[in-house]
Amino acid sequence: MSKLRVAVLGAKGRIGSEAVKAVRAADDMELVAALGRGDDLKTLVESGAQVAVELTTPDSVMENLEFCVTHGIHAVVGTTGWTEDRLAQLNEWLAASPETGVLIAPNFSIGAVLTMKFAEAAAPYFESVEVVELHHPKKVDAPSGTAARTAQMIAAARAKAGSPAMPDATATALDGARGADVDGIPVHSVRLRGLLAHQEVLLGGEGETLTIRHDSLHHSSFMPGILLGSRKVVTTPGLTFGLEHFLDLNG
Ligand SMILES: NC(=O)C1=CN([C@@H]2O[C@H](COP(=O)(O)OP(=O)(O)OC[C@H]3O[C@@H](n4cnc5c(N)ncnc54)[C@H](OP(=O)(O)O)[C@@H]3O)[C@@H](O)[C@H]2O)C=CC1
Ligand SMILES: O=C(O)C1=N[C@H](C(=O)O)C[C@H](O)C1
Repeated sequence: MSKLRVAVLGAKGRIGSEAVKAVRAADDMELVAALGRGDDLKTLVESGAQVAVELTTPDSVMENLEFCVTHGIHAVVGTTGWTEDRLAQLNEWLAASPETGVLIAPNFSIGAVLTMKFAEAAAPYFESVEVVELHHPKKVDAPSGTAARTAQMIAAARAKAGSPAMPDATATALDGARGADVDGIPVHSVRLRGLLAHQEVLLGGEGETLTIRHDSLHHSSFMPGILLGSRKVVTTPGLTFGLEHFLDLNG
């Protein structure tokens, strides 16, 4: 059986360098290109890449994806910074290249995906929900893509259940004291030397709290998700948002 031809964009970065190692170590994959900033995207075509694993920066990801999609190269994207406008643009490119698949995964680790699903399931049963994400201080964006997605899923679950507004008597506050508002859910970002990628979802009801916590302690935590995404995206045209769609979570 021929091996899946995979390229990594952002190959010298914290997660990209780990992805290079993981693809090299996968028996069913061949690493055909490992590109850094300034490298020529034509290398993707020349190397015959079937899948590009995009792990760069929010300022680079759109240009890279435009190239991949218009050249029929499937993409597995971990880079953050997704807005409605960006997703609409990506969908336009995909509409013109209907056989191409793109997976955007706010988080590739199974524990983080489960945290999001557990939080979504629990949210309607509690009056209050807040998200705290904690990361290494070199992270360029806040809140994390994972926290933003978690808050969106919580908000949607609460809206579907008809949950009332969360109790909060704050009348005065310093700017930022209540965190960022993501679809009505407070999201707090901590940047601390020594950390990698962590998240807590705090839920509170009358006389009880529930805390769902996930810790990525090494970038290896993201690799099974990247490899799974690469295998599945080649037979999944269009945009898939969230690794959970490639997992059998009921099974
Ligand atoms: N979904 C997930 O599970 C995870 C997602 N991430 C996300 O992945 C992204 C990268 O994170 P991290 O590795 O920590 O960041 P780094 O800054 O360590 O790595 C990014 C790398 O991409 C390079 N780069 C920038 N632009 C381009 C380009 N046009 N082509 C090729 N390479 C480019 C950078 O080069 P230079 O240094 O020269 O700018 C750098 O080497 C972030 O958005 C982060 O949030 C991270 C971990 C897990
Ligand atoms: O920059 C990181 O490190 C991470 N970024 C992603 C995010 O913003 O959610 C995933 C994970 O939290 C690590």
